[in-house]
Amino acid sequence: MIELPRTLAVFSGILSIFLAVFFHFRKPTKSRGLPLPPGPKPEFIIGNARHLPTTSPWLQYTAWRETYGAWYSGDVIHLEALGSHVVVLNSYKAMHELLDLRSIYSDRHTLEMANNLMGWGRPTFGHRYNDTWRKHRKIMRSPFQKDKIATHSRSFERSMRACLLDLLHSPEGFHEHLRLFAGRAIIMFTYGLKVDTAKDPLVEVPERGFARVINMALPGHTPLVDTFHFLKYIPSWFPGAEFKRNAKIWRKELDDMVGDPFKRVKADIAAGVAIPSLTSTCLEDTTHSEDDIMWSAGSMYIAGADTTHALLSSFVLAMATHPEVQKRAQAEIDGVVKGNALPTFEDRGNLPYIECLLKELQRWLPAVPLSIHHRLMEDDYYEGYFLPEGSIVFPNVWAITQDEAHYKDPKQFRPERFENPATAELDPYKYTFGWGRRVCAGMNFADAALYVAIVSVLAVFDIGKPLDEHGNEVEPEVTFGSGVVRYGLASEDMHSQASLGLTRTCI
Ligand code: HEM
Repeated sequence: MIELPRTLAVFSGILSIFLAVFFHFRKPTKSRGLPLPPGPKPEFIIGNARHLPTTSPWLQYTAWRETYGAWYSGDVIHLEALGSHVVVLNSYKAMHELLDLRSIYSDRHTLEMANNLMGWGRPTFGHRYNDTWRKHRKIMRSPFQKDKIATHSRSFERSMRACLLDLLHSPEGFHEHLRLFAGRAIIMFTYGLKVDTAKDPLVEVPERGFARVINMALPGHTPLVDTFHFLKYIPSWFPGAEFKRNAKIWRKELDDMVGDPFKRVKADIAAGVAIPSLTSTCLEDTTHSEDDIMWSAGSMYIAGADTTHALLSSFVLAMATHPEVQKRAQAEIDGVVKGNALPTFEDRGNLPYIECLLKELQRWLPAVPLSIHHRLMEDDYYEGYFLPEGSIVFPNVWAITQDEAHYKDPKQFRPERFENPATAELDPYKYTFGWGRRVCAGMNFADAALYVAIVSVLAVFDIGKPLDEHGNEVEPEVTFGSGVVRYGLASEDMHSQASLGLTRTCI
């Protein structure tokens, strides 16, 4: 009997040598004589395959900015592995000039396993730049406008009140409570469905599915079929083709995850009990197809829950380690609500320091430090370099946050850097939510939810450092995970031990 894994390995090895030699000797044809941007020297046959960082890649890419910046501009870096060009953008200028101003950067790269076999090319964020994607963005345009989000503010406040009670009853579980707040707010907005616990399938299923797929997008983590596309033609029953059998199961899981809440909204509409939501409103508007509504809605939780939660966890860390910032923010809130009630959405205009705090949270530990890749649709030329069509372009947001040309003492958490309009440093809202036509659809939603969460928690709790077994404060450790979304609160100890002391009783 044929031992497929072994046969595959041999065949793949031969093919990779062939491909590598081909790409090694192939000269870019439309380069206009311009070189590719600088980067680590490719190795014979394998190119830069061994250079692609697999853990916290944004840190290595930022370091390369300095390495190559000594001779060239380190703003744009190039790597090549088995025929894929990877371009890393390392400055605000390069990201703005290419991704905001040139529409040819609006596509997404297709991953064979995740996008095609598992079906993750159908939610908006994984979609190619085509008519279906345009329809998705049209569906999202009106509900996510700032004024529409404002009309939803009472729902955020209700979700937050439930979260405050959870925090009061079990402060040691604050990580999960804040995550549930983000999920609950998104599900109510998208489907008008209520979620009571983190065990609700509306929360649990997408988290499981997303966790599985997310790391496949990172350099160095891609499955074999993404290098050797012909493997997708191997029948599922074939020995060794386990990836195809798994892909089928995971595809069904995604179909259910997106389809089930959609069906529930339709049933609620039919029964006359639907709570108005993005889905119910779009279903009433007959210009959209059901499939487009379903996949647009199905993108929200996946795109918004982890990211919003990541920022909330950074908030807890920032407050625990910067008591002076916490006190100033609380004093501002006290001055507005006079200790009688929770701050509301309408109070925001009177809380300028909170506004700076929100910006500094986005900058200090951005939720997506290596932003979602864009795919270059045509050959391009920038600052004397050739950028080939098909390049996978990574905006390295971390490099901007650490750029001393934009931020004085970038490692410091200092909301004051945004305080004076005349001297304010670069606004992180210009880059942490992405770029150009692919800019985050839920930016206004996330901003509003974060505002409500932060002012409510500050109005009710003091956040302190974790305590050891003797009750002494422990300095929390900030470490980075390797996923796409990064949590500022990476230390497990911090999760269980952070001390949240109740200071006011106005819930
Ligand atoms: C702090 C919270 C958030 C951050 C930092 C964030 C950041 C991002 C980033 C960096 C992208 C990729 C943009 C690009 O490709 O240039 C993105 C895309 C997206 N985000 Fe967010 N996001 C957040 C919250 C949300 C929320 C709450 C929602 C919805 C409720 C949402 C919906 C989306 C969607 C649908 C896309 C795909 C856009 C497309 O590909 O056309 N996001 N987000």
